[in-house]
Amino acid sequence: MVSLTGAGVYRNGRWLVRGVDFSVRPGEIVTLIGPNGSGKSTSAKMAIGVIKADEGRVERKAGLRVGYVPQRLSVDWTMPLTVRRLMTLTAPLSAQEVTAALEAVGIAHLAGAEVQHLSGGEFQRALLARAMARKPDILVLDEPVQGVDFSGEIALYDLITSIRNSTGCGILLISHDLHVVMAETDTVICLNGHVCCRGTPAAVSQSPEYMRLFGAKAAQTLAVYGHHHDHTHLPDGRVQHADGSVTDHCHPDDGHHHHDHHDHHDHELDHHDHAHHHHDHDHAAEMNVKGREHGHAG
Ligand SMILES: Nc1ncnc2c1ncn2[C@@H]1O[C@H](COP(=O)(O)OP(=O)(O)OP(=O)(O)O)[C@@H](O)[C@H]1O
Repeated sequence: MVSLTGAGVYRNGRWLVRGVDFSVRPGEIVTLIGPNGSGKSTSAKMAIGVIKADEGRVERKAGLRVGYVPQRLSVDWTMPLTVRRLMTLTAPLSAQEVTAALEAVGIAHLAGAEVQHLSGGEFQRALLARAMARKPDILVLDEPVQGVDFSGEIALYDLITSIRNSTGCGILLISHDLHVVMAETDTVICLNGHVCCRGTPAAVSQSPEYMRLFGAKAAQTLAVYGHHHDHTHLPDGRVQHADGSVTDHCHPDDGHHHHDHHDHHDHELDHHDHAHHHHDHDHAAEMNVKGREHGHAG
C-alpha cells in the first residue's frame, strides 16, 4: 500500500532521515523504533505524504485511505470539547458512525464526556476511533500508548491487533519505548537517522546493529508483548495443552492467570527470552536481519 525507497528529508541544512526503505502491506503491522529525534515521525509522515521526500521515492496505492493519529494534537484545551465533537472535528460523521466507532474501541459510554477529563488510555481510544471512522486502508499511529499505564498498553495493543484482524488494514506504529514492541509486529524498523536494522522483533533484539546502537544491556531488555498459546480452554472447562493432552485444570506452571475470563491469551513481557515465545517454530531459523545498510551503525 505504501513503499519508501531510499527516502530522505532535508530541512534547515541537514538530513533529518536518509535512505529509508520500508513498505506496509495490507494486514501487516510495521513498528518504527529508535531514539528521540531518530526520524520515526518524519518517516511516518513521509509514508503518508504529510511531508514530501527530498530524495528517494515514496509510492502509495491510488486512492489509499489513511487513518492517522499524530503524536501531538493541536487542540485548544481551554475550550470544552466532548468526545462526540472531537470525532467530527475533522470529518463529517453521522451520529451512528460516531457511536459505532466509539463502540469499536470500547468507549461508547464516554461520547458526552469532555476530552480534557479522559484518562490517557481513554484519550488514545478516542483518537483511534476518530482515525478508524475514516475506514482507512492504513492506520498510522504515532506513539499510541503515550500516557497509558502498563496494563492499559496491553489492552491498547490488543485493540490494535483486533482492528488489524477484523479490518485487514495495514498498521504503521511508532513505538514510544525503544525497548518494547508488540509481539504481533511483523516487521520492526529500527531508525537512527537511517535504517539501523530491521526484521522480526526477535531478530532485531539480537541484531548486532541494535546492540551497537543501544548497548547489549538494551538488547537484553528488548521486550516483546507476547501471547502464550500453550494451552486452550475448551468449552466444557477442561484444558488442552500444547502437546495435545487434556486435563481438568491448567498446570500450575502454565504461567498465566492475569487475564479475565473473556481472554484466554496470556500477556506478558517476554524479556528477550524466546523460550517464552510460544510458537510452534523457532524464530532463529527465520531471522531476517538486514543490518548496516549504510555501512555505519551510529
Ligand atoms: N519540520 C521540521 N523542520 C526541521 N527539523 C525537524 C522538523 N521536524 C522534525 N525535525 C527534526 O528532525 C529530527 C527527527 O524528528 P522526528 O520527530 O522524526 O523524530 P522521532 O524519532 O519521531 O523522535 P521522538 O521519539 O522524539 O518523537 C529531529 O532532530 C527533529 O528536531
